[in-house]
Order: sequence, then C-alpha cells, then structure tokens
Amino acid sequence: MIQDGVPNCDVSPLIMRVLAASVSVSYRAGTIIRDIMKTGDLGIVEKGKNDLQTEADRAAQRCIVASLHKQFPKVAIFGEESLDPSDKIPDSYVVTDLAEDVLQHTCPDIYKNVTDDQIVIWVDPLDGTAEFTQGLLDHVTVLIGVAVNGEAKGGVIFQPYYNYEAGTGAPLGRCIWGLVGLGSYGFTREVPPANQNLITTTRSHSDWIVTEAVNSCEPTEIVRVGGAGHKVLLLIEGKVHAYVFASKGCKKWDTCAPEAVLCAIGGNLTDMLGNQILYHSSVQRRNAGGVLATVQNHKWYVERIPAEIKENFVSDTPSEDMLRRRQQAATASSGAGDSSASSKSEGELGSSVDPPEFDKTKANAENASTGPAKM
Ligand SMILES: Nc1ncnc2c1ncn2[C@@H]1O[C@H](COP(=O)(O)O)[C@@H](O)[C@H]1OP(=O)(O)O
Ligand SMILES: [Mg+2]
Ligand SMILES: [Mg+2]
Ligand SMILES: [Mg+2]
Repeated sequence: MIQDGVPNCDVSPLIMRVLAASVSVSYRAGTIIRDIMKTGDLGIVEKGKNDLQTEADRAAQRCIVASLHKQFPKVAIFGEESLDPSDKIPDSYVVTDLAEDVLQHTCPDIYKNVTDDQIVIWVDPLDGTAEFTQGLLDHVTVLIGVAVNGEAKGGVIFQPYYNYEAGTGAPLGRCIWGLVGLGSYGFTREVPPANQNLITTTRSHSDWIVTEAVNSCEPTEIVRVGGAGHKVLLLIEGKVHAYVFASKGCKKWDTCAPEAVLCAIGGNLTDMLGNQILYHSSVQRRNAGGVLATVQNHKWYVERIPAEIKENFVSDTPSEDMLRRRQQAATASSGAGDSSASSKSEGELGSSVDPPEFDKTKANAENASTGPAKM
C-alpha cells in the first residue's frame, strides 16, 4: 500500500479511504462550527422537546455528507439533520483529501475485501448541541461512524474546541480516530482513579430512570457532561470508569463513531441489556436499548442495572441481510476460526471480558491496563 513511504490512495482498501476522508473532512467541519459560533448568530431551531438544531449543525452536516458522497457515491450515508437536498453547498465545504496518517496504517485483513454495499456511514455533524448553545464548548464533537455489515468498526471523533481554555496560541481542536482490529489514535490514555467508580451521564436529558440506572452502578461520583462523543472521550482517556445512559434519546449517529473508537482499544458500548447496538441501513435510528459504555468490567455494570429498568429497553434486531452474512461467514470459516469482518471476536473485545469472580474495588485498581494502540 505504501511505496517509497508515500501511501498510494488508489490501492488502499475502501474502509481505509473512507476513514481517511472522514478524518480530513472532520477538520473542515470543526472550522465551520467555530466560524459560525464567531458570527454570534447560531440560527437556533427547536426540533422537538429539549432538542435543538443550529446553523453549525446544518452547515457541518452539509460539508461532511457532500464531501463523503462525492468520493464514495455508492456508500449509504445517514446524517442527523433533515436538510433540504436542493440547498446550495459552497465549494469550500467539499473536501476530498485523504488523511495520510490514516492511510499509512496497514488495513487489517478482515476489511480488505469490504465493498460499498457493506458500509454505512453515520454522521452527527455536531454532538452536544444543547451545550454548544450554552457555551460549554469542549462538550462539542463531530462524529463520523463507519459501520461494516451493521457493526460499528471505524470512527472519527473531532473535538473542535479542545484546548479552548488554554489561551491564545494553544492549538485548537483535535481528531481522535479508530478502527476495530487496528487501534485508536489521537489521545493519551491515563489510568482511571483507583478505588473509585466515576460514572458519566447526561446533563441535559435526564429523568428518574437515567438517575436510577446511574445510582444502581454504585458511583463514587457522577460526572454530568454533554455529548455522547465527549463522554466516550472521558472514558478512553481514563477520566471515568463508565458511561451510563438509560434513555432512548441517543440515535445511531450518536454512538457509531464513539463505539468504534472505544472498541478499538478493547472497550465496549452496548445497550442497557448488554446487547450489541446495530448500524445497518434499515435499523431503527433510535437507540431504544439505551447506552452503556466501559473500557473494562462491562458485564459488572450490566448486571447492576435492575430488571425493572431493563424492561423499559429494547435491543436492536439484526436485518435479514445481516443474519445471512453471519451464516455465510460461519459456514465459510467452520473449523478455521471466524475471520469475518461482521462478527466481534474475542481479540477485538480485548480486555472487556470480565472475570467471573469480578470484584469492583479490585477491578478499579486493574484499570491501569490499556488497549492495543494509542498515542
Ligand atoms: N432526548 C434527546 N433528544 C434529542 N437528542 C438527544 C436526546 N438525548 C440524547 N440526545 C443526543 O445524544 C447526545 C448525548 O446525550 P447527552 O448530551 O444528553 O448526554 C446529545 O448531545 C444529543 O445529540 P445532539 O447534541 O447531536 O443532538
Ligand atoms: Mg441533535
Ligand atoms: Mg448527537
Ligand atoms: Mg447532533
């Protein structure tokens, strides 16, 4: 793939090109968001109860979807915002560069033959809109998730206001990206505080079930911040132990990218029942099972959630197409181990498999161990 140290864009596998394009366009979307904030006119529209949209959400989505669609016209792309398709998109919004820091990585074998029809891209142009309108700028992220055969595999989390309180001259913004089977890049993982159980959850979409679920996980402290992307950043950096959101408020574009980045370091993001969230094109947009994410000891948290809470949530159902692919993969690999990109292997899950005699106090101290790749 790399000749004389230069990545050859034409021969890089499709998933690497999609991720490289997503990383590139996420920087542009971040600039658009900051520019719109600077104008002082956010153009706020109320989509529903406690559900806002700003001109930054609209413009960033136009930029990301137009750019990715231009380069990958056969790949399905779903964005959060419903926009008028006849809207004129400025030429400066269309980015077709491929990030070299992505292409310089060797594509894991399991993705080498992935085709356009197996990929679905989920775009949240601005996650944390409520906090954006309230000036809590570091809660904002741009999320581009890449699902393969209905499972979150690749993700970009761009944080446009990272460092914004560090003063003039400090570089603003950062891009975190990951691919399950390869690793996640763009951040430093630290050891989560030992003998504590820090749980992050919503600050703007809470109700009594959300609070009950968090409390049932025995937090030593509750960290209420905005955005699904932002909360997964806290997790991967080791600032919290779990993200618990017993609500149907998150949608596929909120979780696809964060799930991929988290799983790529050995973590887990599931619904409240501990079941996998699915991302094929026909899946319901709402995460009707809620969201529960950890880097370690996932099962322990799932087991803490009371049955009376769990019964309010419904897991995703696989599509016919997904079931057929899984069956084909199982048949093709019977006796030789499953090398299909569509099934989550133990290797990919890494350290997320809990010991049966799990002890929380002990396990919190174990959180020093990290996933396969970081920087
Ligand atoms: N009830 C809801 N209505 C609309 N969006 C929601 C709701 N709950 C969660 N979300 C989306 O999930 C993200 C994470 O939730 P929270 O910030 O409450 O923890 C929110 O920033 C929002 O995404 P977005 O800002 O992209 O609309
Ligand atoms: Mg929204
Ligand atoms: Mg969102
Ligand atoms: Mg959004």
